[in-house]
Amino acid sequence: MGDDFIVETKNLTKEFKGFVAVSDVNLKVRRHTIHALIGPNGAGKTTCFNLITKFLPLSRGTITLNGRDITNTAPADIARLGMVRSFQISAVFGHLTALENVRVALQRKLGTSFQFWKSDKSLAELNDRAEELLVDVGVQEYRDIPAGELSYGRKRALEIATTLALDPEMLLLDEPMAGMGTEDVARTAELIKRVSKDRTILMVEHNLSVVADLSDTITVLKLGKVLAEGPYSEISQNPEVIEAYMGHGVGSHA
Ligand SMILES: Nc1ncnc2c1ncn2[C@@H]1O[C@H](COP(=O)(O)OP(=O)(O)OP(=O)(O)O)[C@@H](O)[C@H]1O
Repeated sequence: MGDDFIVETKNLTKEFKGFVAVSDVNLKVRRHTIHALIGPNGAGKTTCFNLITKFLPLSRGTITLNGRDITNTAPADIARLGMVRSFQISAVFGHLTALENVRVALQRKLGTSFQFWKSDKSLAELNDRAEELLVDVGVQEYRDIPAGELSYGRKRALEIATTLALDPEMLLLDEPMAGMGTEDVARTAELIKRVSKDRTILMVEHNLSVVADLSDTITVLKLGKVLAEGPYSEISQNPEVIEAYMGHGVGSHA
């Protein structure tokens, strides 16, 4: 019954004033896998992401999440259903410490019930959970440092922690490695691998060696259409994919 797939799109299409940015994209994201969307500039990757998370309205098509039609569901409800987009929903507050940032995210998840906040025990539990999340993403030693003072890579790790605070079943990562140096890329790749356990990850990423290393499945988009799909070993040998990248490196990581 298609239970294997957490997200499915059918004929996902987006037109901007007659220009078709995403055209009849049928995407199936298998549960508990890392799935990457790649393609040359302007291929429609970000637009696809925006459609799936409902940041943009569809021109045509349908989207299901866990078999439930979310084509007309509001973005905030999508997050409540367990699909969370990182680096957008979970902004980091620069003046708050790392720990406070995660605590705010946890509070958002729990709501602001007065009964809950009255109890010191609840607050202590919240702190414990926040510390755990900092450990999970490897920034526990910076817990009392204002987030604005953290390095770029650590800020992103913290952002992932604030996203994980929402306990998502599915995470969408929009170019998680953008602007990072080699060391941060390696650390973030490890982190993504770690948090993908028992979760599903869909990511747009330009760094092909990261994509090759992390992804179970890769969908290659070109001019708004799916050009190829499969594991890296397969798509990197696909002549159409190689041509689409024309010397940009696909195939050199197989
Ligand atoms: N709001 C918009 N209005 C008009 N055209 C748009 C809009 N958003 C995107 N496009 C166009 O749709 C196409 C796909 O853009 P999109 O940003 O989804 O590509 P991408 O694969 O994410 O590219 P990149 O790798 O450069 O980020 C591009 O030609 C872009 O110019």
